[in-house]
Amino acid sequence: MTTSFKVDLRRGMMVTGKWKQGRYRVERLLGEGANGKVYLVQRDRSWYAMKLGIDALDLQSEVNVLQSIAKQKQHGQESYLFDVDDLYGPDGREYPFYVMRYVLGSKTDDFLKRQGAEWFPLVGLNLLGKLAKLHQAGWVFGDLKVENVLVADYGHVELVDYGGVTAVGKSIRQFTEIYDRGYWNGGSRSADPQYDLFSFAVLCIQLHEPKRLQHLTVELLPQNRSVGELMQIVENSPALKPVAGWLQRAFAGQFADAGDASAAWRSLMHRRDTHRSSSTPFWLKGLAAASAVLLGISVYWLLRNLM
Ligand SMILES: Nc1ncnc2c1ncn2[C@@H]1O[C@H](COP(=O)(O)OP(=O)(O)OP(=O)(O)O)[C@@H](O)[C@H]1O
Repeated sequence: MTTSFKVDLRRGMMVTGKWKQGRYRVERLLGEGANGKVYLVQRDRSWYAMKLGIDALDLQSEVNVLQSIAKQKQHGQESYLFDVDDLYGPDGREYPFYVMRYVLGSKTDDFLKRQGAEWFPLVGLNLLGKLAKLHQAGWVFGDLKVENVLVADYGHVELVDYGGVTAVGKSIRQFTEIYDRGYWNGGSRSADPQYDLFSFAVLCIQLHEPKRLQHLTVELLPQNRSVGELMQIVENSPALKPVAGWLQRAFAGQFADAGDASAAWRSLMHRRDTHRSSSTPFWLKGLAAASAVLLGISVYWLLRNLM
């Protein structure tokens, strides 16, 4: 893989796809990572996110995954993937790119800090829903982490960075250590739905107890890393205790897939004894937030159809 990626698209620059002639105006850099740079661009007065790749093969495999997911989408649903092409950078070199829906959202931790921890149950449920769709299509997300989950208004969740997505049964293509099942001696790095659910469980800890998790990674020798150590953080965290049983099952690989895990999560949100516990008020607030969102959406559709 090419390691230098110096292409720099400036604000206001117009870029044109080599094959399909799509014309985009560059607004700003949204983010960059190991596989490329993502820019906010405009075409025909609509906003999109354009991912410029370093490696054509890597980018193509992300595109393949997005196309396979798009095939599953119900009729009339807006597609996530908008365009795939190559462009000439300011340096005269050719770069592969794809254009996707622009997600106006924030990283999960930033969203929860701003909107409040009571949104966590709903955001978790929506994230499990996204994973469930991938699992149904035979894919495992692989590199699930706080940075790859963007949360928009009403707790709407979008996964970004499909570079780690792996077909079930293969070896996970890309992962981040603390979210990795192998790192915690909790199982293999082979792609199965339980791999994502393990990372989801670590993500829950990362959202509520980032310092303790970070501390574990520093203090434990590799052979001593274990699910038991992770569960100790959970048991000692008032915010995570209500989901301790669910997290234990996710760590043990006891859910068939994210659909199964999502059903268990949902029933936890509705459990009366969870609401009664004084140490867990955010679960009750989460349920209220979910109801408010549903009510808002229903009123919106009603008004839209009346007008
Ligand atoms: N569709 C999108 N809408 C808005 N922002 C996005 C979108 N896709 C990506 N981003 C932003 O760009 C950043 C980098 O994108 P991405 O994670 O795909 O790059 P990467 O090179 O594959 O990163 P990594 O090193 O984590 O693999 C994301 O963290 C996110 O902030």
